[in-house]
Amino acid sequence: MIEFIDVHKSFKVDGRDIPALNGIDLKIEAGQIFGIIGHSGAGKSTLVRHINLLEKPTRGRILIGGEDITARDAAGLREMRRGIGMIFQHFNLLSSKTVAENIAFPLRLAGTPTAKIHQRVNELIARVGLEEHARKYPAQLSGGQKQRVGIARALATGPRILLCDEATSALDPQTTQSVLQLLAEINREFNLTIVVITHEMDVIRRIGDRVAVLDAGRVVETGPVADVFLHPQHQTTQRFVREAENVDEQEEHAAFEHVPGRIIRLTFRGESTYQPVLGQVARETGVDFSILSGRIDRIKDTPYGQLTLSLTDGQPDAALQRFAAAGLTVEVLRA
Ligand SMILES: Nc1ncnc2c1ncn2[C@@H]1O[C@H](COP(=O)(O)OP(=O)(O)OP(=O)(O)O)[C@@H](O)[C@H]1O
Repeated sequence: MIEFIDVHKSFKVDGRDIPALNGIDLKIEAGQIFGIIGHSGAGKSTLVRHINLLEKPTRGRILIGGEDITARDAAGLREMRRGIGMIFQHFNLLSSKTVAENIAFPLRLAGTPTAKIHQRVNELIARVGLEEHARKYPAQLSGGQKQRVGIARALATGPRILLCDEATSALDPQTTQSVLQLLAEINREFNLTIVVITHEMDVIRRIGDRVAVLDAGRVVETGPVADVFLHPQHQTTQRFVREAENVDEQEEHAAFEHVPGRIIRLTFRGESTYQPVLGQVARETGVDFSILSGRIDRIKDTPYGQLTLSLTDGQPDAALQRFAAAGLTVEVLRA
């Protein structure tokens, strides 16, 4: 659906070239929720603004549906942009227009007949759950309601792609959850391709299918969210995951110093999360274990668990083999 091929972008500031993207290769399949995560200044907004060509690459190609969009003329670009909706951190609603008028705005720009606009706006208002607020102005709405207006407006022209630039960063955790849920629903209902830009791994963990980690204008890691989240390879990714899990690794390791035995981390995924593996392996191999830390949660629809254990007595090598044979991922933190 969307493909970046060796995309470079630099901005000229006071006659000097400031690089923002340094050779981005990326493939986003149709119908996916694709997360792009990076720290401030990593190039996330610049990257997403290339998808609707609000920024033009200095070098490289951007394909949508196999077509190189950088070759389009102004009229071609306007037409293409109608197929791409966008929502923003600060909602960008027109403050002098009501909810219904904000949602109608892109349809009026597109020259849609008035009767059709009414019908479509009513459908969208119902879909995002704002029936009681249609005649209110943005200042009379909560942040979550404003973002629902933003989503309805972005969907008005029936786009195939929705770009979300830090769309939940200004919302509290509960409102974030309900907005993410709405995005996941419309992704499924309309087979909409959604690109989510964020600096929070938790947003991607909840709704993402694939993720790319951006660092200094480069993709440093990419893959299915579960793989990247549970086994982050790059330092930047590891930091994002630790932030999401609220783990201070140094503190954790200092606490382990006083614990005897081998220290391992087990990762359970999918159905194995609910199997009584620990008890079975302890009985079979005679090891004792104590749980040092752990969590059980979900990555989108997949349950997972991660436990840090110390193993003492019995046959620890056999225990590790049994864990692996049961489909768990075993990492030895201290041999
Ligand atoms: N219009 C511009 N003119 C000059 N430099 C720019 C422009 N837009 C972005 N940059 C620079 O490009 C780099 C990437 O910026 P970008 O806004 O894409 O990062 P980001 O990851 O979205 O950060 P944030 O999360 O803070 O928005 C930064 O060094 C930024 O200063």
